Amino acid sequence: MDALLPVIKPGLVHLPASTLRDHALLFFGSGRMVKHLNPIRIPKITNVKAEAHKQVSTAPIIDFRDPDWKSKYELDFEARFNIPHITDVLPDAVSYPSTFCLKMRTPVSPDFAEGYPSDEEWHGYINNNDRVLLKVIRYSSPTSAGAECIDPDCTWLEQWVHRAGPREKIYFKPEDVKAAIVTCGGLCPGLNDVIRQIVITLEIYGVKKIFGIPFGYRGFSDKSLAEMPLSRKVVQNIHLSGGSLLGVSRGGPSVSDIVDSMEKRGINMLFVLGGNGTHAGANAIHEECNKRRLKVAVVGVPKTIDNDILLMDKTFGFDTAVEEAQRAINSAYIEAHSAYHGIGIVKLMGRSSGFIAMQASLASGQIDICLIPEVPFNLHGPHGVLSHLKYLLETKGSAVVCVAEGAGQDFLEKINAKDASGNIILGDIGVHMQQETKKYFKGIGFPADVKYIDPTYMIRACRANASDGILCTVLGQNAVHGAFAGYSGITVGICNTHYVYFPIPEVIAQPKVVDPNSRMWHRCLTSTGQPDFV
Ligand SMILES: Nc1ncnc2c1ncn2[C@@H]1O[C@H](COP(=O)(O)OP(=O)(O)O)[C@@H](O)[C@H]1O
Ligand SMILES: O=P(O)(O)OC[C@H]1O[C@](O)(COP(=O)(O)O)[C@@H](O)[C@@H]1O
Ligand SMILES: [Mg+2]
Repeated sequence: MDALLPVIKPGLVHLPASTLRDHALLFFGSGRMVKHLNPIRIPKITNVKAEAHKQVSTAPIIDFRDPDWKSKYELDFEARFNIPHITDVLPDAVSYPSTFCLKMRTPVSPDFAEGYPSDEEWHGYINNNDRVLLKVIRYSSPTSAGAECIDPDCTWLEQWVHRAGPREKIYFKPEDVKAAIVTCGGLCPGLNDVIRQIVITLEIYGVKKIFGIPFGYRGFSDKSLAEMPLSRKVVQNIHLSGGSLLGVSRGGPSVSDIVDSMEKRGINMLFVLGGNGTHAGANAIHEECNKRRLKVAVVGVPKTIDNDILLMDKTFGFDTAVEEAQRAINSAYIEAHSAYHGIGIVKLMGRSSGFIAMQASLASGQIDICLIPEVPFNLHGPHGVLSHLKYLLETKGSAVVCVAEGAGQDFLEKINAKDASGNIILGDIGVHMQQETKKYFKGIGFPADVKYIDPTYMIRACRANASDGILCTVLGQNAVHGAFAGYSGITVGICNTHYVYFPIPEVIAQPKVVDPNSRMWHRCLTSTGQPDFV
């Protein structure tokens, strides 16, 4: 399907910002865009779902006739990725020398009358002008696999984002800080690791008042839920188990009620652990604080097992989920392989993004068919999944299918319901596939032994593996550094193996999805050997 890019005036192309930076593969056809007088079509954007989301974010205007369009684009990018600071609304906010110094773990003076002691020799701080490159591949042609091009020549554009880490100047005196941590949405391996590291780092800065808000945003309004005092002692071993020490929830009070509650409690640093929805809330809280001219730092740490947050290499918990999924896939494989004409079906999480299913299939090497929300497929018909399953039984004797929960929703009756956060409640594609598979083979009188495994909540509830443990630790530390540096309305992430701060709106403009034209999806197809089911 073609995507339409409206021309504002001849030669002036209005591109959704996210089109410029995300995973869709853009082919610009022949000739330069500036020659078109009619709306420009960019063929071959196969991810229609992703494109639909893309209309929401800000839309820079690029005039490719302008010889300076490249530098203008880069400047515009710099502005978009500027990270909000409390001095934007409170220009008189005072800074102090940082109390975070590894050679001096606790502040020596209780009242800091002479300012905070710091170690001049310690080169452990990040300069505010340090930047990390967001995109590191220089594509020579729009036809290169996975190419993300802005113009037909695929011009190299520098897209810099802010480097995360401790700053030499801080905007909060530790003794004036009341910090709160809240975890929202569904569970995700590593939540406790992040909570633990935020608490430990806050204590290193010298903060004494640290609290957990129980059960997500609900904890701000539910009078029966008391704040949970946190300290290194409380959090020391919490990373040894999954879940969240603080509890999670969906839905909850309005943003203005949350900020009222924060004001009442005297919270001036808020660490928000959650996904797209939570971050939308965090950004709204940050904006409400700005409106009320409150000196508050709101910092997010992206939590999503689905890995559906834009611009980062990955989110914490994702690696663990992929690893844990191996157990389910292997069991399905053993069952299928040991049965006469055995078929194993495994459903994995992924509401709108098939990252877990794709990576878990790739990692296992045991999957014959991987189905994700981003790639349409037919179940029935000569090119459908079911007839391929028959072929696999005939040729291999068994087959294993991995299906993401958001895949094939068109086959299911719409539930027309939403959860407390407003997320659409999906039909169960795993159960549907199990039933359809059984029905199909019975119908054609071909023996098949179908086993279905749904490990979704088991995967989500487990503790983080070692690589996620490290990621959580660094993200948690950087969240605290960002708050002390006076940034607010930001979130932390890993980008090309470096740690960065992003302005929240840029990472939640739409869910990150698997690009069906990406090398990774092609690798997955190479591994499964599956055909197109269309
Ligand atoms: N657009 C929004 N503005 C403010 N709060 C939101 C928004 N979307 C979701 N939330 C709140 O964020 C929390 C978590 O959202 P949810 O979608 O359940 O999980 P996740 O953050 O993992 O995507 C819920 O308490 C929900 O009410
Ligand atoms: O049953 P629950 O708790 O609503 O969670 C189900 C959802 O949780 C997820 O794992 C993650 O969703 P969130 O990132 O919104 O927490 C989705 O894949 C899944 O649809
Ligand atoms: Mg979500």
